[in-house]
Amino acid sequence: MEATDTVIKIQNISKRYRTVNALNDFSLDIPRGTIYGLIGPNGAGKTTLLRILAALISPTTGQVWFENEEVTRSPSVIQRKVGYMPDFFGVYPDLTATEYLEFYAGIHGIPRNKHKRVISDLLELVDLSSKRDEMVETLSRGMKQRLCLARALVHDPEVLLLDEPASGLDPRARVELRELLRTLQDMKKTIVISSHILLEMAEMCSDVAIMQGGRLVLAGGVDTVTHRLGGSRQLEIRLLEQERVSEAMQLLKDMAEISEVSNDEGTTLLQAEFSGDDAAMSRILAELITKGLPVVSFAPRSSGGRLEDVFMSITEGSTIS
Ligand SMILES: Nc1ncnc2c1ncn2[C@@H]1O[C@H](COP(=O)(O)OP(=O)(O)OP(=O)(O)O)[C@@H](O)[C@H]1O
Repeated sequence: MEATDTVIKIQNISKRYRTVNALNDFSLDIPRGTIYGLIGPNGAGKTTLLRILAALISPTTGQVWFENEEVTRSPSVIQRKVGYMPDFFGVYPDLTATEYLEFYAGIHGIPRNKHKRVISDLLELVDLSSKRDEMVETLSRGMKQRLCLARALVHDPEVLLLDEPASGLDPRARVELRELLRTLQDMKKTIVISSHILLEMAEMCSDVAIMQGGRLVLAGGVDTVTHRLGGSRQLEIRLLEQERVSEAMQLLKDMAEISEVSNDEGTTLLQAEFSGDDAAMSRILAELITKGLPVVSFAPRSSGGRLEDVFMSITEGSTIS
């Protein structure tokens, strides 16, 4: 993926509702093929931004470019290119999952003779084929969420805009959502999702923008942003032989990006506090291998609590420049 291949360019937009400035001089480039997380506390302006990107409302000032189209000049063109999932479910008490998607296929002008195929493919994609004839109201929250996602995909948009898609989901449903987003990314979609939970986004996204009070605080790749926030991750390294554990511990302790190394007596598992980017991580692995240490596994784990604390403190007001 080209770093410069921007699909959405947001230029200095502000949005004022009567007395509230929901967005203030907000600029951001969204690269094609990313899963881009908009993170911020309630009222940060995430929904407002997504609705502007979906061409449902216009910014008070500033512009949004979708490839070569300016969103407010050609809203219907943009609406064909984006699929928007709001943060609430509509109420359709008397529709089955299939009927629900048929309704939206009709709205998007999908020819009738294609409905069956499109809907069956979508239900399969979101793993709801077995629920095709169930009433929407009887589905679980996670299933409703996936059905809404299928609805946002009905016209095969290039970009998906999902407002708080993980909210209220249990851990299993969140994992399923994450897998579904990865599948969509493999299908070359660009996905923008919002959340007020940083960790949820760090798991799901390739890039994140942190928002506060309608302004951009910090944006970039997940690793870069978490690094700049001062968050550390834990590296779990398993060796083949216990005899080499102390040698590996010493080597790790001497590395700039590692602050602490521990090992439970009698095991071959090392845990190291790591604050660096992916390039630093790959250098560490290379160093271990070069020294002939028998590495069986090498895995980063997000050490979430601390990261969330830093996020809470920065979204209380200040901007990182
Ligand atoms: N239609 C509206 N009329 C007036 N004020 C609004 C309107 N929509 C949003 N706001 C205000 O704009 C600000 C940003 O709201 P927005 O919904 O975009 O934030 P958010 O980050 O999505 O928050 P949440 O996570 O609570 O949905 C808030 O202060 C909100 O009260």
